[in-house]
Amino acid sequence: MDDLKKLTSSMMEENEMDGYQKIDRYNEEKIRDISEKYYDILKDIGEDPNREGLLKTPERVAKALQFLTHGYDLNPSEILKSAMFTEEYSQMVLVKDIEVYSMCEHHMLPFFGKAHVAYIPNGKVVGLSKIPRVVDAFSRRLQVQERLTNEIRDCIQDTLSPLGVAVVIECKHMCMSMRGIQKQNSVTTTSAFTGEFINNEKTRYEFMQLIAAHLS
Ligand SMILES: Nc1nc2c(ncn2[C@@H]2O[C@H](COP(=O)(O)OP(=O)(O)OP(=O)(O)O)[C@@H](O)[C@H]2O)c(=O)[nH]1
Ligand SMILES: [Zn+2]
Repeated sequence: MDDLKKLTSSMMEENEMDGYQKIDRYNEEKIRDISEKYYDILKDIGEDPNREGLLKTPERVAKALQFLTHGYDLNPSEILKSAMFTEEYSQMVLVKDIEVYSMCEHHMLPFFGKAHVAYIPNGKVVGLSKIPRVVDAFSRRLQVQERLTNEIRDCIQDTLSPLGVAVVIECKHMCMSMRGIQKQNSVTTTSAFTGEFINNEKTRYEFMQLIAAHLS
């Protein structure tokens, strides 16, 4: 356990997540706490946590877990507000094929795939990069795909007040492929709409056509 503490403190000097902003939640105490638990988990699964290859594993896992859940420390609405501009563009804005990496809250195993997010401005547009940032802020938490889809929709609708929002997410769930039912190729699709995308069938159809099209 002493070895573990030494290794943890060297990592702590960074006090920063891989390429990510410094966040108070990632303090020395928490990384040490998570590391100590993983040290015990290694023993529980029949491993020797003191063998060379595993010496740094508890800290690596703690660090990885923190990265994979850093969305709790982000405020998605503030992310959108940081780049909202008045603009008279009134057609659909679609950002598609946004990579999603999340973890299911039931097994804490990854689910991953793509999100397609569209909105129809109502006098204001948002900086394009902020849409994938919102997707990340909600997906880097323990999630179910349905809630993730709704949260992205609600955040954009409530913050930007557009004429409509559409979100479609397609993901593979590792808890359904590497364990459990073990279906390797099943993909789950979820969708959430507001405003024009609910009331206007043509608009919804246009969105569906655009996400299906391979334009690039
Ligand atoms: N609705 C929904 N279910 C999910 C999601 N991710 C995982 N699940 C499901 O959560 C369910 C948990 O069911 P349980 O019966 O409590 O857990 P389990 O015994 O591990 O279930 P199996 O995976 O069928 O072996 C499973 O059916 C998973 O497929 C998600 O994003 N949305
Ligand atoms: Zn799961």
